[in-house]
Amino acid sequence: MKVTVVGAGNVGATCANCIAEKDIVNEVVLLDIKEGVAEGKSLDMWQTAPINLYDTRIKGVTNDYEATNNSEVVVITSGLPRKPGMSRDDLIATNAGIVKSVTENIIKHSPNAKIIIVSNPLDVMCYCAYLTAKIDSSRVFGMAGILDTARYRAFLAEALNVSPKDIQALLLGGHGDTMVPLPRYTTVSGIPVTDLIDHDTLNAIIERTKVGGGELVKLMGTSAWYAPGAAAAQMVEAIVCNHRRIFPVCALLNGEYGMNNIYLGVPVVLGKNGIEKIIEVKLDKDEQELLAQSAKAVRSVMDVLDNMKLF
Ligand SMILES: NC(=O)C1=CN([C@@H]2O[C@H](COP(=O)(O)OP(=O)(O)OC[C@H]3O[C@@H](n4cnc5c(N)ncnc54)[C@H](O)[C@@H]3O)[C@@H](O)[C@H]2O)C=CC1
Ligand SMILES: O=C([O-])CC(=O)C(=O)O
Repeated sequence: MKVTVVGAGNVGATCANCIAEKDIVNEVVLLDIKEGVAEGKSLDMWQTAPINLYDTRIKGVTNDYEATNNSEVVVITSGLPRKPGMSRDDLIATNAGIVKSVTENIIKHSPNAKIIIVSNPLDVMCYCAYLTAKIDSSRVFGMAGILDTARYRAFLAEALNVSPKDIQALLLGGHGDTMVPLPRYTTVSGIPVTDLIDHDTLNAIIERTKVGGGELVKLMGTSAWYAPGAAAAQMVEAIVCNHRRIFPVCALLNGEYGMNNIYLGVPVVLGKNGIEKIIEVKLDKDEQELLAQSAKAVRSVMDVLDNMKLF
């Protein structure tokens, strides 16, 4: 089984490395437009195989889509990351064209692939790939919720001084500062988090989570890659192993949560066919309002895509 990762930058290379280390597929193809970069990084990764003990072959290529033929899953990370002072939405002018052309090539060479988008602005880049690929939306979706909940869970683990493994959480909405963490659906080994932490501390963690990407951009001058790469690799694993894991994933809504024709983060069952099912959780009035605000923010970026007249 073959998986392709497009973009051999920070996120793409990390993702390819995480997939290889899981030892769940025969081959990972890493593709970039920069001559030699994917080849070099792949060779370096492959030389960790005798140390980290895996068999997955990693092949780096420069814009050679033949090498990606018949991939089961393709992760698209190509595109600019933001710099301090930018919002993710500022990336649309460059990244929409990149995501469109990459998706065209991918679908030509792997017509049955499941496509995971990582490039920002995430929700609208998913929509852009969906319009390009012209395949069922169960096969075009985006990575953000696993990352955003991982940040939330990591902050909670620190505050509670417990293992991050025991924190379960759910988050809805767009991958922007309007994302909607759901304390009502956050538990620590089954115990409601609200029983374990005071209101102000929990609120501060929620606010920090919402701008978690920006915190890292400020620190590093570019955006994060370890957790994003690991999160995308976890989605690949759920698909290729048909685990049917329930993850927050950026999915096309058609009626779910009362919304239509918009990509937003929602819990889904992820398995061999991609999105096997979208799960609708019950929301109270406040949560519904927050989700509506998040959708409004995503729609305004969809309007920008529309005005670019790429479709
Ligand atoms: N969804 C999420 O939660 C996250 C999304 N991101 C997004 O992921 C994207 C990648 O971030 P980084 O890896 O940090 O950036 P990076 O700059 O390190 O890597 C991007 C790579 O894409 C390549 N590329 C550009 N155009 C291409 C094309 N047409 N075909 C193939 N490769 C091409 C570049 O040569 C570069 O190597 C950004 O848009 C960033 O905002 C980053 C972190 C989390
Ligand atoms: O913040 C960014 O630009 C990259 C990203 O989406 C994240 O790390 O959440």
